[in-house]
Amino acid sequence: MKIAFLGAGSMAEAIISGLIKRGIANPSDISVTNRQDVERLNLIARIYGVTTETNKEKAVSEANVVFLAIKPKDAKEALQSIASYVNNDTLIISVLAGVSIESIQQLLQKEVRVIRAMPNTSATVGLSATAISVGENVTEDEYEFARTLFSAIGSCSIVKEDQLHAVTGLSGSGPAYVYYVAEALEKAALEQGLEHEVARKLIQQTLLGAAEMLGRTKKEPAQLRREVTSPGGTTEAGISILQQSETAEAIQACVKRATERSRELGDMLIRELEDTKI
Ligand SMILES: NC(=O)C1=CN([C@@H]2O[C@H](COP(=O)(O)OP(=O)(O)OC[C@H]3O[C@@H](n4cnc5c(N)ncnc54)[C@H](OP(=O)(O)O)[C@@H]3O)[C@@H](O)[C@H]2O)C=CC1
Ligand SMILES: O=C(O)[C@@H]1CCC=N1
Repeated sequence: MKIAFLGAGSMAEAIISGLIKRGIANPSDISVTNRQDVERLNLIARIYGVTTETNKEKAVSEANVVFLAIKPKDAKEALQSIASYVNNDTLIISVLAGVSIESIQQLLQKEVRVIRAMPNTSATVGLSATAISVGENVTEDEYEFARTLFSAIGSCSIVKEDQLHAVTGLSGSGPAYVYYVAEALEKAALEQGLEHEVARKLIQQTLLGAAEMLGRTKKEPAQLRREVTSPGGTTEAGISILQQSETAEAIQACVKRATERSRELGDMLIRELEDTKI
């Protein structure tokens, strides 16, 4: 199975790294291509032993599976440039935020089979939270292939295509929200007199432990929170500050805005396609 990556950025690297570490694909079967950054291709080749290709038409025409890992704003130019090199039996897997299966088919000018996926960068360590949505004409084997592939780099849920916007706002962008919290915790720890290294270790383990508790105990987050919060104790005092600052509402607004942005990115491309009548 030959896999070509169109785009060699953070998401492509996270997936490639996960696939190779988990033995899902041989480096020699993976071909990576981008727009112009040859240094980036050389780096990816050096780290992962994959083939890199400045001739993207060649990479695409030789592949059984083409991963679209370009930014939504570059989708029109990138997909048009490969349209005549995509074979009819090639499976397209797109990780583009917001961009619909229909837009991809329109740009590739064929009823190509498309699976949309929204992974996250934790694919690097085999812990992506991915949701996929499967285009109408995708075969059972292709669906199983995608599920196996994404399950190898983390968890894989199946959703309706329209729900991918919410998935993007939640778990696609989600690692950034967690890092934002980690950054704030780190600043707070230093302010309270802890050394950087000690603080980092405590924060990482706290996040890891809480995530494991959610997964293994199956208790509701509110229940787990109550178990930490002694009446009149430190947690209650701390959480009261979060409540005063309406932190829960801010998090809901954050996910809502990111979800809306995913819709906007898809709509922007649709408008561009309508304007140029593709
Ligand atoms: N980053 C994340 O956490 C996640 C990202 N995604 C999605 O993944 C996609 C990629 O994001 P990310 O990896 O962060 O982006 P990056 O900016 O890191 O990488 C984009 C890549 O696309 C390449 N590219 C741009 N135009 C073309 C073109 N015309 N032909 C071929 N290659 C091209 C760039 O090449 P060059 O450098 O040479 O210009 C670069 O390698 C996006 O659609 C995003 O929505 C999904 C889930 C999570
Ligand atoms: O910020 C973005 O648009 C992409 C999609 C999800 C995560 N990163």
